[in-house]
Amino acid sequence: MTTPFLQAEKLERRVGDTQILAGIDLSVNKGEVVGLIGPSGSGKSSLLRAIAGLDPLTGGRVLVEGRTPTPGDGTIGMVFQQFNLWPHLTAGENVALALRLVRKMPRAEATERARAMLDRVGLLKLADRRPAQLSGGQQQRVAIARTLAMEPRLILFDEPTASLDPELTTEVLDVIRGLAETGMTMLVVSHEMGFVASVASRAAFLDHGRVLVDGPAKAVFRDAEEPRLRRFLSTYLQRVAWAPDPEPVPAADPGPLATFALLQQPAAPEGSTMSLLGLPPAAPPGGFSLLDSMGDPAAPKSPKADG
Ligand SMILES: Nc1ncnc2c1ncn2[C@@H]1O[C@H](COP(=O)(O)OP(=O)(O)OP(=O)(O)O)[C@@H](O)[C@H]1O
Repeated sequence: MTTPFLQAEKLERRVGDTQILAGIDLSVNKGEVVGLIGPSGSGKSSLLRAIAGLDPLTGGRVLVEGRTPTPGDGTIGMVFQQFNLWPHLTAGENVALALRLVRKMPRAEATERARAMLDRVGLLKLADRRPAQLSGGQQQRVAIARTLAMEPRLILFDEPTASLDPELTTEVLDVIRGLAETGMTMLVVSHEMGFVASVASRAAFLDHGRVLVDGPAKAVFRDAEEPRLRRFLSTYLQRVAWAPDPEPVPAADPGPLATFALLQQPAAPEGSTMSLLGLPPAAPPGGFSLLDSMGDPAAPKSPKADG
């Protein structure tokens, strides 16, 4: 039997009396895209953060190709809900500075590679714009380009479109869809069930820090036999019931097949405005670890432009 690309074994995380992860096992093969779904507070973000090494575990271990990844070694990239772009730098400079800081890449090489990465997410023409001159979807694509520039072998997406208006969600999901087609191994926490159903090869449903259902994505949505999953999907369908739909949307349990059909509907808009990857906003004196700093909302946001 071949070793899975990613093995999360019996992951436990407890903070005080709160059991955040209650013994999660997850194996992911190379090239798989696994959608993580579940109610708010079920542990989806915590699972990603644990895999990335951002949060300490109180039990279990994470192996990538049989080895414990070292935070900051570039094996794992993460894209967060907030984009955390450096506001005074252009899109190109955001990607290039990351390469210079993390990879110690010479300026010319970093600039060239940044342009190639922006091209990959369809933003080469906007390379000279600053974040404020970009839409939220474009900013998130810059953030994805910045993650891709590090050449991660596994990318974790934590609700990458949750901060975007629905019309901007598609362009970000299309980039992720494109990455899936290139064979990138990815874990995607998303409330976009239609996206998960269509792009993820597998879906795992979390509840109270446990994986209750794990299987081929379409089967998970189509069958939805597990009662909590069924309840979760039913609630989701009620939330999207506002969406333009020639068919009436059942408010209660719609049955498995109807559930799957309705999951093709777009999700309702969510609250805030930003989403992102997590590079460190600044290089602290004495160097830094990429993963240690990723997504730290308390981190300073105004590094000096690279000079
Ligand atoms: N550092 C922490 N200390 C205490 N409790 C925490 C901590 N981090 C997370 N939790 C709790 O752990 C649970 C899981 O949180 P997590 O953010 O992983 O859920 P989630 O499934 O990603 O939710 P959402 O969909 O709302 O983002 C929640 O009850 C949360 O309040």
